[in-house]
Amino acid sequence: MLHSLKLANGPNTVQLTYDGIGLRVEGGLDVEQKSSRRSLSDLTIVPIAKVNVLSLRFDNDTHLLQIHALVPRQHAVPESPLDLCIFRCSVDQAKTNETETFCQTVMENIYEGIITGRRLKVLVNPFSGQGHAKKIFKEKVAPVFESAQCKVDYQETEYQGHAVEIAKDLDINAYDAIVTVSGDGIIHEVINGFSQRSDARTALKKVPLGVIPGGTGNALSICMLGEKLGFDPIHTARQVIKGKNMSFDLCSVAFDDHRYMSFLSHNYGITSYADLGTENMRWMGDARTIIGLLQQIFKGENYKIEAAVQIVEANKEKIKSNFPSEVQLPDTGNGPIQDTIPSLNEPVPDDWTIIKDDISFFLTSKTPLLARGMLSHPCAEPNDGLLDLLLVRGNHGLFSKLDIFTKVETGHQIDSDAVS
Ligand SMILES: Nc1ncnc2c1ncn2[C@@H]1O[C@H](COP(=O)(O)OP(=O)(O)OP(=O)(O)O)[C@@H](O)[C@H]1O
Repeated sequence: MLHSLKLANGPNTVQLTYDGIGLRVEGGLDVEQKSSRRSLSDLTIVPIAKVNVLSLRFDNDTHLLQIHALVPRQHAVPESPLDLCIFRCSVDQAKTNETETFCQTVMENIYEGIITGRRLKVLVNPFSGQGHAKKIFKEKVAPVFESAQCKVDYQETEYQGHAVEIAKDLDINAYDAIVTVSGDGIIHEVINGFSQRSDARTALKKVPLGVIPGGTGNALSICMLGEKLGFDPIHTARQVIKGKNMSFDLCSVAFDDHRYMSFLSHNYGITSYADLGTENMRWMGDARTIIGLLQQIFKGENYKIEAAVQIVEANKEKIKSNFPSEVQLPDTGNGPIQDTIPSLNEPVPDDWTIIKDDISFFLTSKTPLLARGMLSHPCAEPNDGLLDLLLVRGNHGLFSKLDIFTKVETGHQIDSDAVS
């Protein structure tokens, strides 16, 4: 497909070409750049990838054509920051029909299989991370949503548990996605609010979750987009607009008479005490995780555990070689969530393994990265019906633990003898 449009913008000629892969903007358009230091002269010929074109609009009253797009600050650099640019051009009366058709054709193509103008419920936690979530949304994300003609229903969380209540009562037909501008805590609350509904499964399937990083760790965001882009508000905003839905498993965590749903990791041993022991260091950002881990490793403590585990595969070579899941989770319809494993007061099934030991790490995860630089579960898959368990028993010394710690950045701790 090749569509082109030639216009005169005052004394300047403007040429727009769309080929199904991207839009080429050429000539003397007026350009407005939001929060960018780029010089305007860079923008006389701009190739824009399809995924970065947000909208083309033609106003019949003002005869103004506008193109809203994200333009990489450095072309051909894969993870380059994106700048929001608005290109404007006046259109002669004689060219209005052609311009309208061009806009419509390009819009249909760039949003093929994707909802245009998504209705977004946006939840911002003003206290996330270092307290920048409101600013991130207002300055970086809101203009991108506006450029993509999304309808935003903005709400700030006012207290702990507020997002649970919001998700519990949300009109799931009124929104195309719920977007969190926060850390993983608000995502956790939204999932749990949905999970507590009588139509839990419908709500979880129907309303996708969009994630804008505003916290310290932003684990889900970096697992989806990588360690750099997962911290980039504009890239994640583009994901909310242009991304396709993917499913991920939830885990049911029960204790006493409580039950909640989790989507990341479950810790016991060094990693949990590292987290708890550095609560007062949140101002440090995600560096606190490293400090907490080193503190706990040097303490040299072991932790007692009794765990019953249904092991599907324990051979590390098989796990590494794209181990295919044969786990079939029962589809329990659209109503409330039901557990698929025995509850704590039922006997442990015969084919399960009991781990009764002193351990230093007992760490399960649905996602590969715990935090930036911590590829703890390199083979974890979001929707294979399995949890990956990293287990280090207590009979390994300080050097073994330090060895695991130094390899976790690349995921190579999986090959350490101490790691099961
Ligand atoms: N207005 C508020 N006042 C106090 N606490 C709040 C408010 N809104 C939300 N919270 C609580 O803040 C907790 C942490 O939020 P969030 O995950 O956004 O940030 P974070 O913990 O800094 O991020 P990360 O998980 O990346 O470390 C949430 O679990 C929520 O219960």
